[in-house]
Amino acid sequence: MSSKLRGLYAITDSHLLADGKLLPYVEAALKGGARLLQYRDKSADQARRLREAEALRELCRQYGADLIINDDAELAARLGVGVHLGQSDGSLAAARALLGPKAIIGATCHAQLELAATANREGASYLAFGRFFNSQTKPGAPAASAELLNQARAHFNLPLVAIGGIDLDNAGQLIRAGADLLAVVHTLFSAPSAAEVERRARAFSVLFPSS
Ligand SMILES: Cc1ncc(COP(=O)(O)OP(=O)(O)O)c(N)n1
Ligand SMILES: Cc1ncsc1CCOP(=O)(O)O
Ligand SMILES: [Mg+2]
Repeated sequence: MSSKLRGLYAITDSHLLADGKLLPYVEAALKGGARLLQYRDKSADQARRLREAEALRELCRQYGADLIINDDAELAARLGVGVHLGQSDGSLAAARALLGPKAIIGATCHAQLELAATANREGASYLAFGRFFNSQTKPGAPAASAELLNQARAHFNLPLVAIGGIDLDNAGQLIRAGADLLAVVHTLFSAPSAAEVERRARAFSVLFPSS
């Protein structure tokens, strides 16, 4: 299993990272040890999305992390990076065919092992479960329990991602339950400065002894 698929998985937020914060705050998260970075931008401005994703790809290259595009396999193919697909974001098997065997393709499995079994069969690189706690970013996401990670660990030989309301107080219990990656938006990017983003990213990263 690639060691990049263990540790902190930072996810951008277009509201928290408005006003010129996107690149300095993401760089701080990468300096603090984030191994994966997801560009999550729901806007329809394709030119800006391309420009920002290209800049993030360069930052990820500098810090040895992998860039994942949320929702958009075609943008991922254009940039030669990975993609994260939810249940309404198109076919995982088609994305695998488009991006090739080495690309990182993540799948949202909410709280259902059945969704994980399908994603596993269709060629996912990791399985994402959650939300585990109350999430300000996506309050309506289906709730999952830490026990689900134990069950997923027993069924699937793929890295497991936990997402949803993760902070520095509740992170440890998810790692102990089997999470390989912790996907975090608000706790990281609501920080008041880039220096604080870096401090928080480092505090998450050291929770993973071998990363
Ligand atoms: C790592 C990770 N896990 C889950 C999600 C949620 O994906 P999805 O259900 O498609 O919801 P949106 O993020 O697209 O609103 C994710 N993005 N990343
Ligand atoms: C995209 C997504 N899917 C389930 S919860 C979530 C948001 C995670 O953000 P936060 O870390 O701020 O709760
Ligand atoms: Mg989606």
